[in-house]
Amino acid sequence: MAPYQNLEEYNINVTNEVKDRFSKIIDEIGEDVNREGLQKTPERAAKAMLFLTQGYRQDAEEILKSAMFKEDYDDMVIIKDIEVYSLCEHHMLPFFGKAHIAYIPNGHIVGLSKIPRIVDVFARRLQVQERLTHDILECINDTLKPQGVAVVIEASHMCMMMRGVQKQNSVTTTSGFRGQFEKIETRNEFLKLISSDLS
Ligand SMILES: Nc1nc2c(ncn2[C@@H]2O[C@H](COP(=O)(O)OP(=O)(O)OP(=O)(O)O)[C@@H](O)[C@H]2O)c(=O)[nH]1
Ligand SMILES: [Zn+2]
Repeated sequence: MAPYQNLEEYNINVTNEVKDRFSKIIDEIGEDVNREGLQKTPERAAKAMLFLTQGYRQDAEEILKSAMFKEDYDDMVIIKDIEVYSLCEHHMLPFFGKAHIAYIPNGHIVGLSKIPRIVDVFARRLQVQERLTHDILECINDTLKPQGVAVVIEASHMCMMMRGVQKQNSVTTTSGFRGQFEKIETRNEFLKLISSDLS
């Protein structure tokens, strides 16, 4: 990729390059890129693709560090049902679902919104669900250095629904556990809490 002076220049140049390639794809699949409905499509698709992959240009560690607060609370903190939208790296089709994340503080808590924010940073890249799960897990573990961290993701993959094996109802679950969550009782408490509906 060419070196750019600043983010604005980068965005304009990359959007134009991706736009030209989408234009070529539309032409290659036998469509008329000049017909009214498609005229602005390459640009729209380029902007959408850059949005969906903006995680490459974001720093998850910085996001967590920007809101870490000293606090003695040392019980489990769970943020569940975080919407996840990502692109599978094999077909560049969406996979989507929910993430459930917990940590046990070790002197510091983190601003709650920062957890879904880092989920988005890693999800907005070309991913496999397993790596997405571990990226989130390791980032929280290395940055917050909690007593333990747990990540569970449940997702449906469009590449298995719209094409390929064409299974509409299968859900893939991935999980990762570090520190205290490697102990079966702590892990079970977390799994019980994310499957309960307290409302
Ligand atoms: N482990 C894992 N596999 C994934 C994920 N997303 C998509 N895949 C799989 O990646 C595999 C790619 O397999 P290939 O045989 O190279 O591709 P393909 O011919 O398009 O495979 P089919 O989808 O079976 O038609 C498929 O089995 C997909 O279901 C993911 O997040 N994790
Ligand atoms: Zn896929």
